[in-house]
Amino acid sequence: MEKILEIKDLKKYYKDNKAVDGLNFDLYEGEILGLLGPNGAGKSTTINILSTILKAEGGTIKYFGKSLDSNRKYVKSQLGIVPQDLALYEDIAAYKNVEFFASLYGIKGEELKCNVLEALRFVGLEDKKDSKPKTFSGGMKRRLNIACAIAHKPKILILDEPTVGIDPQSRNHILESIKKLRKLGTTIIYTTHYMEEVEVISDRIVIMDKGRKIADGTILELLENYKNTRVYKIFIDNKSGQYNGKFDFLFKIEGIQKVSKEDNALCITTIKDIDNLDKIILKLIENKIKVSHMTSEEGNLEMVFLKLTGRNLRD
Ligand SMILES: Nc1ncnc2c1ncn2[C@@H]1O[C@H](COP(=O)(O)OP(=O)(O)OP(=O)(O)O)[C@@H](O)[C@H]1O
Repeated sequence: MEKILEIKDLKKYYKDNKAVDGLNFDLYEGEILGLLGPNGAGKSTTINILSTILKAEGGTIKYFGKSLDSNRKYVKSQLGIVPQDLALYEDIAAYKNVEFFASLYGIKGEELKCNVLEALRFVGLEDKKDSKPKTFSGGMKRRLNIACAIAHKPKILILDEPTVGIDPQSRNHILESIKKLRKLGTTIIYTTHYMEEVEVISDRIVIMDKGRKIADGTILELLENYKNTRVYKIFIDNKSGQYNGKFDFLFKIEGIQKVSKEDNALCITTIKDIDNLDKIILKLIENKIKVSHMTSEEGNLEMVFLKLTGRNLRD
């Protein structure tokens, strides 16, 4: 696959706040790259620099092998941007909104009409083309925002948290549309802080934290060290029995690799294929620890993030 975007040592500081701090990653033609990171990781700042809205303080960005700075106009024409904050005219019809954004790229006449209708159809809003966004639900507005970004048929589409605060149906619609766009040849950068979303749609994932890349790979690559892992989160009643905060007795059970305490829960990391839950529960009961409920998770990106940063993705 051809590299169509190369980011090296990108920096953007707001006084002492290193919003983007030496970021490196590449984008390959035809892929969906999930850019995952907690709130404040620097995702939007990165996206705003990539979409030429913000200027970086350091580093290089190359689109299609050429520096962004010397090819701004061409690059802009090849980009579709779905910003985090909705950019719509609430009082003009959906059709007119899309037409306005597409016309900024110099598209006219019959081509403009076809592209606008195609974009509206794509996001499932063709029958709402004459309605004003002010009458739309949050999810419909997000979908219209996407139509505005794709009507000029960009090579690269960059979406900044497009599913925040919307209903599950619109969320699924958006995720499905993105997969369809990729099939049609668009390369996509999708930023989110929802682990489940990147797991569902990304070919490759870059995880960011504190302005830097902390992991990069396919899901299988990122989960390589966790594929045999299961984590039981067992919620306990702190007041129960002779509980003294020590769990050494659990390590006598086959398969257990790690035990840590999180508020009122025990996080027990164990080898997935070893059936030891009954023994764990029995040992807890023997030690007079009262279990209220539990969850069980197989290796996931949350664990990768926790391992790399020492905290949860959504703290
Ligand atoms: N215009 C600004 N002025 C000052 N600080 C800013 C500005 N924009 C962003 N920041 C700070 O830069 C850091 C990165 O913010 P950014 O919005 O890029 O993160 P993010 O990963 O997109 O988070 P979110 O998911 O909350 O949007 C944060 O600490 C944020 O407060």
